[in-house]
Amino acid sequence: MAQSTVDPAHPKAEPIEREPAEATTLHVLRRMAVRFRPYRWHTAGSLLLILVTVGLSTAAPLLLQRVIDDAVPNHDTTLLAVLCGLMMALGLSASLLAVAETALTNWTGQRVSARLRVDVYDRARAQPLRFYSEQGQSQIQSRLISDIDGIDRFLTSTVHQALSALVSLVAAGVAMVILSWPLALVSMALATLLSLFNNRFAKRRRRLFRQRQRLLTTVLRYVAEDLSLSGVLLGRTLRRTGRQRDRFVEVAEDIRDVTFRQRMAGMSAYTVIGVSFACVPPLIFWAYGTFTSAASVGAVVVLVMLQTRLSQPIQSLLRLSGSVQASVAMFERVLEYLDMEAHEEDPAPVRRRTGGPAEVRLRDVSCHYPGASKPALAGVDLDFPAGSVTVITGHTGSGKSTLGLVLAGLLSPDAGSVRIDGRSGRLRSEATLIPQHTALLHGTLRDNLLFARGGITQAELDRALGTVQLSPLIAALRNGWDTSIGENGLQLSGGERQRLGVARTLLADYRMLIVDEATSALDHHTADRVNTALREHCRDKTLVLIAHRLPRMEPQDRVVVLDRGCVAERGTHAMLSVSGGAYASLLAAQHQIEPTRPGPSHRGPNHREPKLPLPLPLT
Ligand SMILES: Nc1ncnc2c1ncn2[C@@H]1O[C@H](COP(=O)(O)OP(=O)(O)OP(=O)(O)O)[C@@H](O)[C@H]1O
Repeated sequence: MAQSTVDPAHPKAEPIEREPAEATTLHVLRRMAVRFRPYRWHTAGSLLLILVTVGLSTAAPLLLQRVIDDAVPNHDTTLLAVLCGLMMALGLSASLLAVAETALTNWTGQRVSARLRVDVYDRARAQPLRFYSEQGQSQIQSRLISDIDGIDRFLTSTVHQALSALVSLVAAGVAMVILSWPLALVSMALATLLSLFNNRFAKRRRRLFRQRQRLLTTVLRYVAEDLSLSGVLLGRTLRRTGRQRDRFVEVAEDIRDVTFRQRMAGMSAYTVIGVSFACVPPLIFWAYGTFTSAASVGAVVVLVMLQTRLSQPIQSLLRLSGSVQASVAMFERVLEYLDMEAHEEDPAPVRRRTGGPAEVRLRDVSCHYPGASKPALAGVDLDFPAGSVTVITGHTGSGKSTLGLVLAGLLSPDAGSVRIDGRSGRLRSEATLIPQHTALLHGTLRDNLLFARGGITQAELDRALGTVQLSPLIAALRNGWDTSIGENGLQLSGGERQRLGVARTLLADYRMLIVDEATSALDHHTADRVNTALREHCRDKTLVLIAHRLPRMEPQDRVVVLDRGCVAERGTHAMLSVSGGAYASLLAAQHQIEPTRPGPSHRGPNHREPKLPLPLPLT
């Protein structure tokens, strides 16, 4: 395997995945068999068709024997015609039944694997947020795509081959026991010995297969990182495309080596098995020639033929055990996901909200990310009265986004209580969050906005886009609303992406809106206009603005300053801006960086600005 120095920026393949304790093959197969329970009659039908098809192909040589022994020597043309007709009918029936069996097996197998894919998707979707940051997309993708594809092949092809081989084995075994039980015994003993030997290699192949799947996951990760627009920019701007290529070559070589070892582990076993069975016919000739002077040539030929008929399914079963081990490795990876507890269930879809703004209370809330040395939030007590506007600010890493996630019901605190309208547990269906990084769908502008909820009208779309100042964009596009925006909106500017994300959330149903730095990519002027429109839009909602760069403030706006996960200051803007504390310092610092931004108040023509000793309009 290729050796390389470790680059901290590019750790070796998938360090996150732990090697799980290996379950027994039988246990894993039994768990997968349970998934066939709803299709037990279809599975029984497939089995029956296999039995009949194999039975028909076993009958063909018997007819041939009658042709050779009776019809041809006795010049019995009628018998010859009947036998040949029967042979053709058998061949035709066997082919038709094989088609029916393939259709039924695939019908069942596809349903089982589709259900499995959906179950894995659902289970992956129901995990707490840290699962996605720990696992990474490639881990999830490889399970949903390559592992389930492998399982699908197993269910539709390997199982079919194994069952056919098993039925042929039983048929040939019965015939051989009738004709020569000692030879049947010798063949079975040899098969048992070889399967024990094969088992040793099977375990090794399974381990190597798991290793290969992990490396393929790494390929997925590298492709996503290096061959995405951001990855290409990263490589080119830092002139590290060579390093990106090196690590890809490294993992490609690792896959080459592991695959080679996996295949050779199989080959060694197959060679021993093949040689062992090849030795049996000469041994039979030798034994009969040496010890049984009365043996006829015909008897020896029949026994050798039977032995071959018996050895073929045994060999294919032993060979198939390699595919079974690979499939078991994939089953195990999929079962790891299915065995995860479902933490997050989607709240029931809600109709348009009429409940008015939400009131939220946090008491002694603490959050500690796994592996972090300090809590992200520690003993936070906060009130968000119904209809209030609260700005959460603080230095970078002070816990603002974490608090936003808690308020949106996306992160469960380790301690403390979060209550909405005096009750707990309904935040996910009442509050919504516009996150720092907008996620957009690979579709059109319209697709992205319609995702917010069902039944959105064109007038609502126009209004939402107007609110975020994006109407001119639509007007300038040849395909207007039906313009494709590329993967994650990469055909839009950063500011356009953010505003599209905001517009989409505005179309959703909620009673509390948390906006986490959603205008950070906009120029001051546009950010002001979007923030003003946001406030206007949220008049009948509770609004929380998480902001590093403070937006235009109202005197009565509530302010929370976080510092290292704790509430350092709280109060109204009017109060804190003159108190000489942390908030006042933040204001002063921002004031130095940004010159005063004049602008109209969003409160409309009848609104009178209170006379306060404030640095208003605030920037
Ligand atoms: N998924 C995570 N796993 C571990 N630690 C995390 C995770 N997310 C955040 N943290 C840590 O928690 C602390 C608070 O992070 P948070 O993102 O809430 O801060 P923030 O105030 O929003 O920062 P910023 O202004 O830079 O966005 C930080 O020390 C951060 O490193």
